[in-house]
Amino acid sequence: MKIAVAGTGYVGLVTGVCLASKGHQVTCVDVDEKKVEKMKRGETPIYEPGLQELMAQSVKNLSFTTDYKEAYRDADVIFIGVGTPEKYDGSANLAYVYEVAKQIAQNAEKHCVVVLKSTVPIGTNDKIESYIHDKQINDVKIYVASNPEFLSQGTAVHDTLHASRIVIGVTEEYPAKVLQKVYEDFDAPKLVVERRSAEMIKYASNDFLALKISYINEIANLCEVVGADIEEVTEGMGFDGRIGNRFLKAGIGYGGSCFPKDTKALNWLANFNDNEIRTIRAAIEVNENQKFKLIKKAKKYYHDFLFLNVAILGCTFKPGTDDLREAPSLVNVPLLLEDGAHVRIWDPVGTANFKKRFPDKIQYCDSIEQAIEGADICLILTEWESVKNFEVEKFQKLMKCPIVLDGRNCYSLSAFENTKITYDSIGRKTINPNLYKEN
Ligand SMILES: NC(=O)C1=CN([C@@H]2O[C@H](COP(=O)(O)OP(=O)(O)OC[C@H]3O[C@@H](n4cnc5c(N)ncnc54)[C@H](O)[C@@H]3O)[C@@H](O)[C@H]2O)C=CC1
Ligand SMILES: O=C(O)[C@H]1O[C@H](OP(=O)(O)OP(=O)(O)OC[C@H]2O[C@@H](n3ccc(=O)[nH]c3=O)[C@H](O)[C@@H]2O)[C@H](O)[C@@H](O)[C@@H]1O
Repeated sequence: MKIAVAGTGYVGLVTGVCLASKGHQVTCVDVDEKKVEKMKRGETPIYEPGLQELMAQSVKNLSFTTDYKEAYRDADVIFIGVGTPEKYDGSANLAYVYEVAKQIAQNAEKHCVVVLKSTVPIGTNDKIESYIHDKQINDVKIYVASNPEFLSQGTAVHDTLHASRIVIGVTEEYPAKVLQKVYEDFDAPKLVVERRSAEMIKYASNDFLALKISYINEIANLCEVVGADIEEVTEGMGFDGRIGNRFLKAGIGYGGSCFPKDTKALNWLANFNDNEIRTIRAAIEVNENQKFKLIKKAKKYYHDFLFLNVAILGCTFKPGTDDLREAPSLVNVPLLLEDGAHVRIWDPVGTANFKKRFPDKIQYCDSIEQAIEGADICLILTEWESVKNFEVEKFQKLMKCPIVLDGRNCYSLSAFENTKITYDSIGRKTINPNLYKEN
């Protein structure tokens, strides 16, 4: 099938490449000329394991362009995968989606199915359909279907090729048939539902996961107060199949491009409809506080951060991605800098993006050893494998004052038991709590 994909971010590009790998003729469209030039050279503009290789393997079925007119003119299916970022009031900004809808309406010369993959508030597909029908120039039938995306960054290619489910939201039979055909070689359960249900499935899924994380973070905070161990608690909970053992990792809160914005968007939508979604509001509030957890912990050891050497391990919102969107590092590092700390950061792939936002004042390091050498305190913000596999004795050997605040519970407590390292993590007892406290 001839497919166009609008937007070559995590969702658009991965979708385009995976569809091409299954034999479809795919044109990926983006407004960003630099990105398009890069992709034409065979390079991916984002870091996503396996993407570069699959792109190379599927090159004969793939093209990249900024020329949307040509791409939308005779496509059978047009996927929309542009961003729907958060607006100041928490609602979703649909400007990019409408822009693509307008471009399609003005250029489609043949019957086609427009597929909304971007995460959009319930009812948006209906509005986009009316908008396209109002604005279209040629006498062709343009259908609109919802097909929300569930991939996670860092495993995007795998998640697309082996999706947990493919949700197809339609109001008519034809677009459902077309999408079944598009996905016929994808090994995943396919679910055809009402369009508004499809839109709600996306928000309800993301927000449930966010709620699960905030819930477990609150339990972890309480564990610290009452002397229980969150890792043992979640292990025990996870045996119950009704709870499940995934997404129960306590830490310094969820980040990323979606959980924060999708929780706020659903909360906004509820309020807009004179409704309340109190659980999600609580999840948002808990998460915002949780991001500052390590700074609060640091105050147990130092009165202030003036002239302190602070080592930061990990700045991306999770491992396996170079994405910084809503990462805890973005709120913690400015606070440390404001308080006069000398900040050193190590991250295997995220520092280039971090540098764009914070070009000076921070020392960027090539190794964990370099970041922690001479440090007065170390904050672990992302659980990269190389952090988890780091020999903990080196904290003692290299740091001026070996206080390790672990926001992602990378190590077992026993690893620190016979050391002179203060190890303070989330929802667990602190090892050597009193060795280095300021008077
Ligand atoms: N990032 C993720 O893991 C997931 C994202 N989503 C949703 O998918 C949507 C896209 O997210 P990302 O891929 O992260 O966004 P992104 O910000 O990485 O990429 C969006 C791309 O669209 C391009 N663009 C903007 N206007 C355009 C236009 N008129 N024509 C063509 N391209 C245009 C931008 O230049 C950019 O390259 C959002 O609604 C998001 O909520 C859903 C599931 C997973
Ligand atoms: O709509 C989206 O964009 C996507 O959002 C998330 O994917 P992603 O943001 O890539 O990353 P996750 O692995 O879900 O992690 C999100 C955040 O939650 C945190 N997290 C995750 C799991 C956990 O147990 N604890 C926890 O704190 C991570 O550290 C990270 O900051 C969902 O997992 C995807 O299904 C969804 O498609």
